[in-house]
Amino acid sequence: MNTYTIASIAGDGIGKEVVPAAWRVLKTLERVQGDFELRVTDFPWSCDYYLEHGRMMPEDGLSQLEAFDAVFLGAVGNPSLVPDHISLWGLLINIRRGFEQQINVRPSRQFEGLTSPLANPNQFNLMVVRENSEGEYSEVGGRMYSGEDEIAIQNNVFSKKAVKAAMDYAFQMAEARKGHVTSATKSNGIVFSMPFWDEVFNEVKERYPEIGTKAEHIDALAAAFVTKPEKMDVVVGSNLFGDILTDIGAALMGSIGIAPAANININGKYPSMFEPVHGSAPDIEGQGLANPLGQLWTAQMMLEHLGENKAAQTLMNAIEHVIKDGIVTKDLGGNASTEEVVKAVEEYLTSEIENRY
Ligand SMILES: NC(=O)c1ccc[n+]([C@@H]2O[C@H](COP(=O)([O-])OP(=O)(O)OC[C@H]3O[C@@H](n4cnc5c(N)ncnc54)[C@H](O)[C@@H]3O)[C@@H](O)[C@H]2O)c1
Ligand SMILES: O=C(O)C[C@@H](O)C(=O)O
Ligand SMILES: [K+]
Ligand SMILES: [Mn+2]
Repeated sequence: MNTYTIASIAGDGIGKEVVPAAWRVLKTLERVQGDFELRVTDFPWSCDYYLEHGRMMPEDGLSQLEAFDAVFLGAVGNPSLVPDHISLWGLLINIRRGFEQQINVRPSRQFEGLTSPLANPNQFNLMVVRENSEGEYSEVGGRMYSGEDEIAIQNNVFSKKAVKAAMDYAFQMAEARKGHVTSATKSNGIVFSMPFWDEVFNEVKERYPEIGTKAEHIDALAAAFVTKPEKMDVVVGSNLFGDILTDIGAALMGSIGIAPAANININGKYPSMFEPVHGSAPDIEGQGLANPLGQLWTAQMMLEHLGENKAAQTLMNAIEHVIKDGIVTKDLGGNASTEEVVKAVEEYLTSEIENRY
């Protein structure tokens, strides 16, 4: 029996609905498969925790998480209680940075049974590799003066090491896929960091002569995601460009409620973190409307990362199956509740075991 320890942080809003939903499915999958175990420890870190303790997580929070095999997180943010930049930086970004999760991997693909907003989705299947540790998300800058004279300065930070790491990750991923990497740039308008980004891309691509490449300005690339996503294989982008492209990728699939993400620690020093692309969705919180498939697909990426490939494949089959059967939430045009989707996934998993014996 392979056992893994998982730190589970449901967080805020629908995180508190989709994380327990995913755990029910994971526990069913564990039972059905019978050869692996996930030992869960829950952490209540969230905006509610902030109101009580004045911090999103305890001071020693990272050291509490460090020994786990992975972190499984829902969503962070309750803007009615805590400003978004405080909640995001106090928990999600704190873990991404503290655990050197330099890469954020976010797939997007067409599903049979889901209506994409595109007239011709052409079986698109792409991966965005988002630089996850620096870029436009910097703590360098400040504000001065007040009133009409007030100014705000935010510096971007691009290090050769982090840019290279993201690009290498993208090229290695492309080697196992369709063999193409698109670089999201903006070196016409952003005169220091983006020409630097292009130079590093040109340097890295020399080491992967069999991989096709294209550098495309982010504005044109955003349009290309909508007009010809099927041309994309692996796309590498800075923290902000990757953030924006992956909401587009999510929308192309049919809803942000389905999109998964993996924050990968590539140096093996700390655990990686798995959390869907979507946020806490305060507008639908507590109504049973939250789509659990993003959190479930995220769980599938976690299983793959842990090396439980069979369980990961079974879970992906289950997700595809319920989508094909039309058992989906409102955001995907269906009328199933969170609970009904979870039940359908669990039924598929238990029927799997009946088929086996
Ligand atoms: N990684 C994260 O934890 C993360 C990501 C994005 C936003 N946030 C935070 O979440 C809060 C809300 O942000 P937002 O509204 O910009 O983004 P959001 O992703 O929470 O919601 C955007 C829209 O998508 C819908 N949606 C999102 N997930 C869904 C799901 N699983 N099922 C059905 N519909 C879903 C919402 O109802 C909303 O209409 C803010 O506090 C923000 O900072 C956190
Ligand atoms: O900006 C962020 O990274 C938070 C959220 O929007 C995400 O995509 O994870
Ligand atoms: K999330
Ligand atoms: Mn985002």
